[in-house]
Amino acid sequence: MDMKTLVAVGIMMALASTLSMATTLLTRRVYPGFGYWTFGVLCRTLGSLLFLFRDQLSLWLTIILANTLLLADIILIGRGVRVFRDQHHPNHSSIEIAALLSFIALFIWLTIVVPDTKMRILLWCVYSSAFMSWAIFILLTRRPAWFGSGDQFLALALIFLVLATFIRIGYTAFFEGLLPDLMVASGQAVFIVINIGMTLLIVLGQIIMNAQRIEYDYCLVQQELERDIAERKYLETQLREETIRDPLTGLFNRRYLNESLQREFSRCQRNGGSLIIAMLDLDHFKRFNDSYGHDAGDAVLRAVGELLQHSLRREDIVCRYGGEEITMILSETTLAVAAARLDGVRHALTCLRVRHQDQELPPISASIGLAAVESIDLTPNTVLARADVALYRAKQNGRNRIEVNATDFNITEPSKTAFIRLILRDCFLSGHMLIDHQHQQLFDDANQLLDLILNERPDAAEVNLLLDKMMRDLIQHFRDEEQVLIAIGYPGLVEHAILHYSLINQSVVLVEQFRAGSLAISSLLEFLAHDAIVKHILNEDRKFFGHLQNFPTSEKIDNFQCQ
Ligand SMILES: Nc1nc2c(ncn2[C@@H]2O[C@H](COP(=O)(O)OP(=O)(O)OP(=O)(O)O)[C@@H](O)[C@H]2O)c(=O)[nH]1
Repeated sequence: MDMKTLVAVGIMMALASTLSMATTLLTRRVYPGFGYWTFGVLCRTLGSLLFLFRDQLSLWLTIILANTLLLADIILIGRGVRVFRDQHHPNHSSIEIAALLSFIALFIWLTIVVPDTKMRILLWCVYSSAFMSWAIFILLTRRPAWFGSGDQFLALALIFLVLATFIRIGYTAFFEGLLPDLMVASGQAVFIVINIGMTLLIVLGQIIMNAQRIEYDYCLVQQELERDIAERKYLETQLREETIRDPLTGLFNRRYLNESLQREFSRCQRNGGSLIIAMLDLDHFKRFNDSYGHDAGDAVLRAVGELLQHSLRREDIVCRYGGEEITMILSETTLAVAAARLDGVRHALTCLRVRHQDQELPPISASIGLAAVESIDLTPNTVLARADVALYRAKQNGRNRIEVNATDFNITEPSKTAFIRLILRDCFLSGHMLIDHQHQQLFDDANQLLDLILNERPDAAEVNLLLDKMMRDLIQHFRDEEQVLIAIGYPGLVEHAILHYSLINQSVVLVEQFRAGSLAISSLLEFLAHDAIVKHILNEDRKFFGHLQNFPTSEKIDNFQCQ
């Protein structure tokens, strides 16, 4: 390919590059500096075009102006990089103008006064490589946050071009003279091809740089938006919390109570579930306030709020109804179980020691009234009123106690039996006479203890007697059950016996704690009835029920009926 054809190909490529840059400039979002790059590639196209008319037009146009335009392209690439990176200073423009003017002057000298092609090539190489090196330096050393493959791509293209220019300097200065004229032209043609190819890569790098910066800014905006949304959500939650929380105790406020009560009441009526309302009022709180001051009273209210939040289940709703009165909504439980649990809370309140201004305040107590939503309740307020009646009765009967609304209490009697029947449904029966009989015995014990707790004034001696009986029955049952398991060769016997041992140990410790006054009876009952009996049968005993099926019935009865 001769020189003219090469230049023509170069012009086509430069033209395509100019068009893609100009389209990007006009139709896309571009950053400062992109305009210089577009103008630069236009200079390159015009310069190359002038080369093409070397034989038709004057030397001023085809050599001096053409080379000035090509150098202007290199200078504009550098300026674009600096502006794009916000690294351009006014004195840089002076350097550029001085360089361009000196280049023009020297080129005129080497074209018109002392024509010297070799010197012109060398001059162009020196000026262009200097400006390209400057651009590479900026590209690789001042890395902004959006630095990416586009920057590296442009830097690599320029590095390649600088290296090619250095080789061209060596070639033009030292080897060209040794070669015949035809080969000299071919050698220079190789450098022109490299220049043409690099133009495309440079333009590609510039477009990628711009696109990556857009993407980076888009991510920033998106992050900003996400932060805004998260902040707004947080503020909304805060605002919501403020509107539903009591600032002193951190408990829910009366407004939330009204909302929740209505919601839970409707849910309960729709699904037929259970719903218990409890009203708690601190005893003689006025006297407390009068003796120790309002601030001390506040400290007590805060401590009570904290204790309640930690003592009840997550799904229970605890609200400050007003003053020192607290209302609780307990769902999915029976009146009997709720009463036992709240009795534990009442006991815990009597053990609560509050410090205020380095002084321990005297013990506090609370009265609690309880009512369950029943079919007679047409609105949430009726059940609330019945809980209030129960609370009033607790106050009347001497305070520091729990009262269950009388109507509800009668209604809940069958539910206590249901609790027992539920555990002993057919699918939970082992089929072994002795084991089933003893399980029934343990449930009866637990039930009797529950009845005693719910009694208005449980007799301590009676509770202790029942506890002794319950412990005896539990130990005897575990012993007998282990004998049965030995007889049937149950493979999990050892693990099962270890569980028995651990349950007995824990029960003994808890009974002792209860007798020493450091554990509420409700907590003890919860362990004995739930952990040691119900949970143990459902989770552990049922594992050997299948083995009992293969054991002859006569043997089952004969072996153990006399024990
Ligand atoms: N410190 C403090 N006291 C409060 C607050 N709200 C109400 N109280 C006080 O709580 C006391 C309630 O007193 P009463 O309703 O007469 O009842 P009591 O003294 O607790 O007596 P009984 O309820 O009959 O056992 C009043 O002295 C109120 O001033 C509060 O936010 N902080």
